[in-house]
Amino acid sequence: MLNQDTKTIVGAVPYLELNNGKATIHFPLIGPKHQLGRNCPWADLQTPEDDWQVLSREHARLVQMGKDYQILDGNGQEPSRNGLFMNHHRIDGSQGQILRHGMTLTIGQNPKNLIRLTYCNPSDSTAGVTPSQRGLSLKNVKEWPVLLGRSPGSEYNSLELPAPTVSRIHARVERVGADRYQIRDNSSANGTFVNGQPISGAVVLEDNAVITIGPFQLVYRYHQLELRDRGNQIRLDAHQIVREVSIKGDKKRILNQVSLPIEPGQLVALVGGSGAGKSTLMKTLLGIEPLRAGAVYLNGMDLRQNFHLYRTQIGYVPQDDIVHYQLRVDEVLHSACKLRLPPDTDFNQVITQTLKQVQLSHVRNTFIKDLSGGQRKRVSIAVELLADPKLFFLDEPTSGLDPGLDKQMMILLRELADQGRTVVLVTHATANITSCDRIAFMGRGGYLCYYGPPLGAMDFFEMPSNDLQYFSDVYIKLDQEQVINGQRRGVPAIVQDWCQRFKTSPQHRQYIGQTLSGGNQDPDPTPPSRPPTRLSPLRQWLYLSQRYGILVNRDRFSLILSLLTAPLTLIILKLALGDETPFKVIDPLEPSQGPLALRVLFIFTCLSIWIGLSSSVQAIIKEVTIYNRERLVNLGILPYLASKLGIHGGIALVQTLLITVTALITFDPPEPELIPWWLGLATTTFLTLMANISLGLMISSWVKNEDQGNSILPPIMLFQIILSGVLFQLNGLGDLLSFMTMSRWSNNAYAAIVNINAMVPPPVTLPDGSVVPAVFEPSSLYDPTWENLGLCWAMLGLQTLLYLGFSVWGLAKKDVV
Ligand SMILES: Nc1ncnc2c1ncn2[C@@H]1O[C@H](COP(=O)(O)OP(=O)(O)OP(=O)(O)O)[C@@H](O)[C@H]1O
Repeated sequence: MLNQDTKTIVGAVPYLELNNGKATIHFPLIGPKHQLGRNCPWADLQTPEDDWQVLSREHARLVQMGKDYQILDGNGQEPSRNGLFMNHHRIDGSQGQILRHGMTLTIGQNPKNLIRLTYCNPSDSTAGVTPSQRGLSLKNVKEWPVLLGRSPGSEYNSLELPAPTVSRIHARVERVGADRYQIRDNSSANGTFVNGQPISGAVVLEDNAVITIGPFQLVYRYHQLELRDRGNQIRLDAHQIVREVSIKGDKKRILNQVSLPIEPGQLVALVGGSGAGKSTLMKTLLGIEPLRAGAVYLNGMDLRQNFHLYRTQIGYVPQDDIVHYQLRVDEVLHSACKLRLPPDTDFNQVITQTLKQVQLSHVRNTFIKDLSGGQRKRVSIAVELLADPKLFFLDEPTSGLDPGLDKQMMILLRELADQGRTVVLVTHATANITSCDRIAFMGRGGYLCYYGPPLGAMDFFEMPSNDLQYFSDVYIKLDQEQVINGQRRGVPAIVQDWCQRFKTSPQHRQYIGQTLSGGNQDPDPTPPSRPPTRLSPLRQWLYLSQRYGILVNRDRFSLILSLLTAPLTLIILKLALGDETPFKVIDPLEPSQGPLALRVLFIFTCLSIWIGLSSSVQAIIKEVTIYNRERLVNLGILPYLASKLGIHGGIALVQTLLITVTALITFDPPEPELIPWWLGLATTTFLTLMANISLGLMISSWVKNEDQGNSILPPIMLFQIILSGVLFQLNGLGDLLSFMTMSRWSNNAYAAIVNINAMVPPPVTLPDGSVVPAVFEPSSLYDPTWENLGLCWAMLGLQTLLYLGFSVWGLAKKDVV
């Protein structure tokens, strides 16, 4: 082992500084070649065994290049176990990295357990990049608490963490006792995490605690807060991922042991025939599709166990647009800002900057419905860019675009990658595929048949030339049966052959074997974590209600129709009845009056049921793509549902008013003893409307598409009519089932208020002593008592709660993580 004395090194020869958080070792570089390793006789730059286990026995080679050195991972045959990283790029064993004065690499990726390797060349002290590692020595702080945030203000007791998802003052570090510190979240929008767990109160900092705030990672130890990761670079490593689905009880593999590394700043296209598994692969990489086996790591951390840490850093544009067509571009972005960014952000500035980035400044005030397909896609991209995600997934962003727009989209994605983002897209349009750094060619059955640079695929698949006009022939080659030596080879066999060939190819070794990096071997793994801290539910409800209010208001035709349906129906009913007065008790009593009044009240019931159901049944399902996307970010189910209920409840109030006023104008009012007619009518109507709105929301949260929602309305209406008890006397099971309808309770409430029983004349006895059968008999269901009316109203209220409960369940079932 060489001399590790710093004094003899500095000012003389280049040297490596290795720091494991506890100790620092210096290795002078004096020969043309060196081998770095742990406790290994072949390594001349040798660390001791204890505390340096992250380092492999033969971890890296150094080769002199002029006055500097090149560093190469592994021993020339095998890559090292924990790798060498520069900004999360893994340095491979063949090309390596030229070291310049001041460069810092990391050995391993686990913030708690990595080694920093810094190269210094005293003869070149002006050149190179000095790593801007920032930190804070808590021992030296004079003013408490220490503020951590996007713009914490003070210079002396703060640490600035500039990112859109970080609140202005995000967290505070407080001193407890002489040498102990605790951290407290400052009601931040996206939460503070300690060792992967969101914190609510104050948490005492133990040595090696990893604090995550937005994209930043800090490690606390020895009274220091050290900024370990600025989160501006994300690498992704997929290890042997397998996805299985159940089809009619049989398991089917739709992803087959796929491994691939995606480095920070790379633009990667997932290509292949229809049904090959591209979208499935993207969703597994993104963490929203379950895995049968394997793992996906982001910067070495298991994505599924730490999804909430990366939630705000992942952008995802699904195949369907994630924008409301009835909103203006500006409104879409404002509402996304409110839901995703801390409230103390200057939204206008962020929106202006983002629109410039996607070249849509000129359509800022245009309605989404008036944009072209390509512009709409770019608005979806802009929505995701607001939070400045470092990992960006796009599912077929160019589908349906003309070749010009396709090219523009690829240029935009290239720019996003060049700004340091890791961009992954699924695409069928391969004309501009050369913009990508890597393509993953998937074969039917979810097999990875090639991963590497786009042009390399032409070579690998033995195409006649590198001309990309032959690229589509690769699809044909992998998707057609062949006869080889007289034997027929089906597509699955052909795909598996190519997958196998790739696994043993030099391309696999270069683009996967040398670059793939493992997960963190955390000596103290934390258990899977709870959901993240969120924007306050009240604020979410407010923002969502504002947005939904605008949307409902913009759909003027439906709104007016829904408001006018009831008054118009009542007017038509009045015209149909002519001079008849269904609610006024006639003297002497007529046998037909009770049934007539009941039928008219039944129209009131049916009206409320229909209006309530039809206005709400599409409310959730028609924006389910947007809901799913926002839910992945931070949307709460209760604020979301409450915003729907609030707006529809408001409309129901207006409808109740219109129905009451129209009924009072068009029909002679009854004179009930229990409660004034207008009040009883309004209360029963409102409760019926709310119960049906809740039923509509429940349906909307469970159906798969809008058509299913519409198809379910007629049978529900029919059941309510049949089981209302108005058309038929209900017995046995029918009577029991009617307890679950709203028509029964609504109609009984109206009938009790009007006092239908009082409209039934006494039985007529004929001279021969026989009694004429009554057309209609008084019923205890219509008793004009508070007990009866209270029961009817309570049942309507109970059903409202029940359906809302089922709506919450339906929405929760949509959750993928
Ligand atoms: N949840 C699921 N249940 C059953 N089969 C599924 C499921 N998800 C995907 N599949 C099947 O897995 C295969 C791969 O689907 P995937 O959508 O990933 O393909 P793709 O390559 O993206 O196709 P396309 O280019 O047509 O969109 C298809 O055969 C699909 O039917």
